[in-house]
Amino acid sequence: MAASATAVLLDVKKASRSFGGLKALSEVSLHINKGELIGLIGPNGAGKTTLFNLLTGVYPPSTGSIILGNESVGGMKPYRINRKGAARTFQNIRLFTAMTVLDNVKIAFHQHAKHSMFTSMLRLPNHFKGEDEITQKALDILKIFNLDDQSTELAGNLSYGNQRRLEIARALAAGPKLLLLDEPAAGMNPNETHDLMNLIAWIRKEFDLTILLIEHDMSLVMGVCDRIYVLDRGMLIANGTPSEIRSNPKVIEAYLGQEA
Ligand SMILES: Nc1ncnc2c1ncn2[C@@H]1O[C@H](COP(=O)(O)OP(=O)(O)OP(=O)(O)O)[C@@H](O)[C@H]1O
Repeated sequence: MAASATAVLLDVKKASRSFGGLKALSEVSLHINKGELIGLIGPNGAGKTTLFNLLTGVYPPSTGSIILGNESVGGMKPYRINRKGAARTFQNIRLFTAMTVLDNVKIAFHQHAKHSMFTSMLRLPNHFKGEDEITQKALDILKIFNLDDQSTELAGNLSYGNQRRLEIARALAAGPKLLLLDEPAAGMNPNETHDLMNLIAWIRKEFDLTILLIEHDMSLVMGVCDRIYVLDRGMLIANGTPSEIRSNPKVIEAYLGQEA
């Protein structure tokens, strides 16, 4: 097997995060290999979003390390981690609702564009060339998400399901190596959810992505993920293939505990 097939993209070592007296994450260690699609599940309050927040720089870890590629990114500012190749979507959609669908995606491209502030301010030819290129790239991404015919619509006017898709399109525009999706199917109906999962599996291949996915819908996670990590009360209680996780007594107990 080629070395790159098993190269580790994300390596989290004993990451902890406390909020006052509450230990939201306790010494969590996990790794994701390049190209994997990994699920992150756990009952409410387990620490899933907190882990995403550490991975994307919203909070620094209280202790422990986070290595992305070959670099330690724990505690870096979000925009720097984004530039290092990690992009995310949020549980609560965070689009610029008063801007067009196209501009929402173009903004993400601009953050990574090569043309300088100088050429933009002076409206030099390179600015327009860069702008045309970015518009075209943004439209190409919108097409993948079947949103190109709504490119001039305000983002806030899209249906809920389409707003979720636009969030993923925007994250992709940042050209990430690692895509972090926080409940991308929340609020979608079963058909939309099914379509979205197929799309996620497709973009993973098409864009050579590594994906970490938080999702509450078990059948959905089991259907698309290579491996799954399970958090409960801030601790990692299991890691394995979907079938291993499905029959893991600790996982069953954690979820039954939630329903009791
Ligand atoms: N900024 C914060 N300040 C204080 N407590 C926080 C903060 N962020 C998270 N927590 C707490 O940390 C714990 C883990 O929360 P987190 O949102 O990470 O869980 P989750 O697994 O994503 O839950 P859910 O599935 O309900 O979204 C919870 O007890 C939460 O109240």
